[in-house]
Formats: sequence, structure tokens, C-alpha cells
Amino acid sequence: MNQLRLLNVSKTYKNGVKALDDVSIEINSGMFGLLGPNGAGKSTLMRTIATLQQPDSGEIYLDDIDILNQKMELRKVLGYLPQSFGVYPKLSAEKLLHYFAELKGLSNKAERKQIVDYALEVTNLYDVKNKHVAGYSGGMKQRFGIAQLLLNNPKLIIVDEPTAGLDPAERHRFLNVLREIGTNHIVILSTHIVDDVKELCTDMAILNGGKLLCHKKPIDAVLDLKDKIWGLTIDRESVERYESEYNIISTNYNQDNSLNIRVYGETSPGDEFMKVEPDLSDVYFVHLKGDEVEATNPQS
Ligand SMILES: Nc1ncnc2c1ncn2[C@@H]1O[C@H](COP(=O)(O)OP(=O)(O)OP(=O)(O)O)[C@@H](O)[C@H]1O
Repeated sequence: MNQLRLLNVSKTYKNGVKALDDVSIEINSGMFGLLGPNGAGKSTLMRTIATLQQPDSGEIYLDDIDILNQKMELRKVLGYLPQSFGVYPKLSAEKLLHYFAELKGLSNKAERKQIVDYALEVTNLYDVKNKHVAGYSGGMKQRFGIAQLLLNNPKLIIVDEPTAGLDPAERHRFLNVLREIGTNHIVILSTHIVDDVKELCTDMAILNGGKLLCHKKPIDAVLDLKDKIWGLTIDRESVERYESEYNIISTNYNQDNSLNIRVYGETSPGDEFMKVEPDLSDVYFVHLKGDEVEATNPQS
């Protein structure tokens, strides 16, 4: 069982943006979702763990590897899929993987074939292994990225917003690949898509403005909101009035002139509201909203 530990990690960019603000967290084997809006600091955190940039302060350990001081040790057991990656030559997926495996020092042909076949199978690319990677769709390229990092037999896999540009079918396939490898590695998936975490992750944290707002199993985080989410359908004209009177955490427009609002409250906000089952989106919005309120009234 592997464990990643971050202790008081902070980073302020030269322009004054505090991208990481005293982040401490422990992450164990399995699928971990790091959820946050654009600009939350997710990429900064992923790149820092991947040793691609240095924090201003803090410590990071993967088991007994001191990541910030033993970069090469970490890189040997790391698989990192960045938000966007390079251009591929016109080579088949299989040839390219053999080439990468050779670069990694796997000189024994039989061993190399075994790991390349495994990587192609896990990522569902075996049937298209003879096609040029340059001609792959976005989703296939993402899966190829995973195949490539599996050659390392990594203990820690980091994927930074991998589903952002994928169509629903490709996204589904990609998540299935992650699900498959998540069982025996630490896999950290950064995303702003709540459903990615909902469908996949056994543990998660929410990051906003460089701060960790919540670290919980999705199932427990949803349970915490039981009996605290209230729904109501209103017409569009009344939106502003409800917004000023209630703690609305999300709104969903219907095809007619109405919209469904969801309100957070320990008790019913009013007779017209109905108690609704909480879901992971509620968890996300309740935390982001709470953070916003705290930022405007820091002393309360
Ligand atoms: N090299 C940099 N120099 C200055 N500011 C930066 C730099 N990189 C990121 N930032 C800022 O730091 C904050 C966090 O950025 P980061 O890319 O880590 O967030 P993110 O959660 O990954 O967002 P996104 O989903 O948009 O990629 C943002 O305000 C961003 O503008």
C-alpha cells in the first residue's frame, strides 16, 4: 500500500498569485479526485508533486521518497499525463511504445513485448496498435498517454484534467481505463468535472484559491449533506428575488420558462421547498460557496 503525503505546501507566483496555500493531505492507493474550478491551483499542485516545479515551502513524500529532495527517485516511479502533450511522429502505437520502452532501458525483447502488450490491452488500444498515433482521435491519444506511462510500472500516476476535451463516449472509455489501473496504484485525477469524480473516485478533495476545502470519500461527503439540500422550481423572473433571499448553491434551467434551484440549509428554508437527495455537485457547490462567503467576511 503506497501513500503520498503533502505537508504545508505553499506556492506564490512572481505576479503575487497564491496558487497553493498551506496544502496538507494524505493520499492512499486507489482513485483520488482533485476537484476545483479553473485557476484553483490543480495544475500547480500536480506539477509540484511530479517534480516539475518547486514550491516555496512544504514537504512531499511518496512512502519514504522525499520528493522535493529526491527528484530522480520519484521520477522512476511516476507516471504523469500533463494537460496537453506533444506531437507524435508517424509511427504505430506499438512501435512507438517499443521505442519508449527501449529508451527506458528494457532491452530484453520478450520482456518489452510483454509490457507493451499489457499497456495496449489495459488502454483498449490493442486493436488499433498498428495505426499511427498521429492519426488517433483526442481520446485515443489520451489513452496512448496512459499506455506510455504504464511502461514505467509507476507507483504514482497523475493525470491532469484528462477528460476536458473528450466527447462523452471517449470520456467514458478513458474513465474505464483509469478505473482499471486505479486498483493497484495511487492515481490522482485533477478535474473540474464533478461527474468524473462521482463515477470514478473512492477519495477526493476540493481545491479553491490554492486552499484545500474538503478531503473526504465522495460517499461520506454526500451523506454529510443529507436533509440539508432543498429544491424548488421557480420561473425565470423570480431568480433575482430568490438569489437575494436564499442561499442558492446551484440552478438548472428547464426547457420551459422555469428553473430548478437548490438551496443549502440545516432546516427548511420555507414551506414551498422540498427536501431533495444530495449529490456530489451539491458537495462541490456548498464548499465553493462557503469559501466565497468566508473570503468576503473573513472574521465571521
Ligand atoms: N507560471 C505562472 N505564473 C503566474 N501565475 C500562474 C502561473 N501558473 C499559474 N498561475 C496562476 O495560478 C493560479 C492557479 O493556476 P493553476 O493552473 O494551477 O490552476 P488550475 O486549477 O490548474 O486551473 P486550470 O483548470 O485553469 O488549469 C491561477 O490564478 C493562474 O493564473
